[in-house]
Amino acid sequence: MVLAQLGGSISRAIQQMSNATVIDEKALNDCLNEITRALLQSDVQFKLVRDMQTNIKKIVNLDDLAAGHNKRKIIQQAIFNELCKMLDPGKPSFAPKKGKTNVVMFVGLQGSGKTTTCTKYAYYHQKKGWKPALVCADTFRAGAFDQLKQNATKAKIPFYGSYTESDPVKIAVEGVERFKDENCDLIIVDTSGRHKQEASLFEEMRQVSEATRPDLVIFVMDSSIGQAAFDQAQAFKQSVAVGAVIITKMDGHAKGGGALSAVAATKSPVIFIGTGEHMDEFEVFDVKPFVSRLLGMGDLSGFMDKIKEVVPMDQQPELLQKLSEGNFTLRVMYEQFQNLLKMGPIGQVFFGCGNMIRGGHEMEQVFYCLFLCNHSNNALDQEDGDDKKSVVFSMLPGFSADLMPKGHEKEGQAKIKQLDNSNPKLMNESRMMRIARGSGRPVREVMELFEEYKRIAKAWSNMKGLGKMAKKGDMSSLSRNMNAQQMSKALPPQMLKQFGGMGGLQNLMKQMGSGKDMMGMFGGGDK
Ligand SMILES: Nc1nc2c(ncn2[C@@H]2O[C@H](COP(=O)(O)OP(=O)(O)OP(=O)(O)O)[C@@H](O)[C@H]2O)c(=O)[nH]1
Repeated sequence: MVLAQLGGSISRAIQQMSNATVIDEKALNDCLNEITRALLQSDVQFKLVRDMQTNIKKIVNLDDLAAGHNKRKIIQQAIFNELCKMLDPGKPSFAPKKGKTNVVMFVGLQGSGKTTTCTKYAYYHQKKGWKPALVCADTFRAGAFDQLKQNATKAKIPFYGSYTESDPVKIAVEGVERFKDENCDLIIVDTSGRHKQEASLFEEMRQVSEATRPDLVIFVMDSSIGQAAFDQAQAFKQSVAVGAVIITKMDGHAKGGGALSAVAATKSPVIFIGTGEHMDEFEVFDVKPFVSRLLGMGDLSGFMDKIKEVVPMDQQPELLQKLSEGNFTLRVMYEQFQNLLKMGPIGQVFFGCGNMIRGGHEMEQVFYCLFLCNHSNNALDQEDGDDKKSVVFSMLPGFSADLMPKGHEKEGQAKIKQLDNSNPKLMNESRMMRIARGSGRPVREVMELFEEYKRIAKAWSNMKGLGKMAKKGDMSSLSRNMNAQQMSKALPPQMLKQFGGMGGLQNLMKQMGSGKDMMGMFGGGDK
């Protein structure tokens, strides 16, 4: 998504400012202008961007900052806070209560993804033990009921609608009543849309809302509508009591900045984003982790959650054994690479193997992540495990999502496969040439890959201690006893750099509250 590019541009602007010999008024202005340009290009409303710039300047008064202050950090924090403010209306949306009757009405223009999103929302809650039901009050678009019926049947969610009744209010009321009688706790009413904002649409929405008295009205907006987002969202808000926003199609080429505008227009939070056409391509939206990822500052807790979702339990003990013995072989590298590929859109997960192999240090981080994966003993939710999953690498500090070109996955896998059965000790020049000939790859690539392997293997020998402790199952002592210094020794150097060095790591450990979360990180959390 293009929002990732926005994040990249902002991070670069901050980085450029940091590289300046002195951070003075000019450096700050240049940085803010760059950020303004990036936000405007992403379709964020002009007024919002201007306000943000003014606020940051008010907060960061360079003259008042004593020489010892870390100006870069202060400016970065101010930018972070302002972006969060844009996305956070300051009050949470109504939270449905499990076991009670909750009526949630969906509104939005035709094609915004409303019907699809209703089902995603129902399915999301159903997986968490709710009893959702879907009501199709869209009598305007032919085929709307069939679409909802098809989606609901697939997800095994009860539904209500009619092929003959043309009054949406009547259907909505009947559906809500029926599902109240059936003790459903989340009754979702899908309403009709129009191609554009029309008086008839708003009138219909008002009537359905008055008749069903929803606890929450969710406005569904297509992320690709650009600068029109603010006005569209405001028009809906003026007609019905919009209490939350869901932005769809965040997987596409949308610039996505409209999401920020929609929040400002409705004064309601974004609660989910749609990231694809499938039922499970739906993510909870949290402001701080989102902005953090956008700016390449990472979201470790989200990252760990994702990891717990995707790593097969049965592959953990064996790898753990190998790693704890410092036994990082080419075979391990290959197998873990296979694992990555199974995780889903790998391009989202890691840079693209082509890049890693071309001599960056990213591979170390990949395997560090795998180390975390394989130390995570939390049971896999079987249902989730079957789904197509992805780990968003941007959750790791120091990475912004636009650093991940797609399309090199197969290439990287093929290269690693060439080395699969080779004993590193026997890997001399003539052997490498033979491998290159046999696999049709240039010798240079084979050599580079082998060098990469050696570097990772070396980094992994530092991890031995961690592995042993984890293997003994002594998670609590691991988390209690490991201080930032020990941790820094165990981390691959490049990873440590990405965390922001010792200082960054200390901060991170503090943030994570060294106890429970660190235990979770290494597999000792709640079972
Ligand atoms: N790529 C992608 N496609 C989506 C997403 N959400 C919905 N769609 C697609 O967008 C198209 C329109 O979705 P619908 O759910 O039919 O839209 P709607 O707003 O209900 O349309 P009306 O019922 O006519 O008002 C469908 O092809 C969906 O599969 C998403 O998050 N990503």
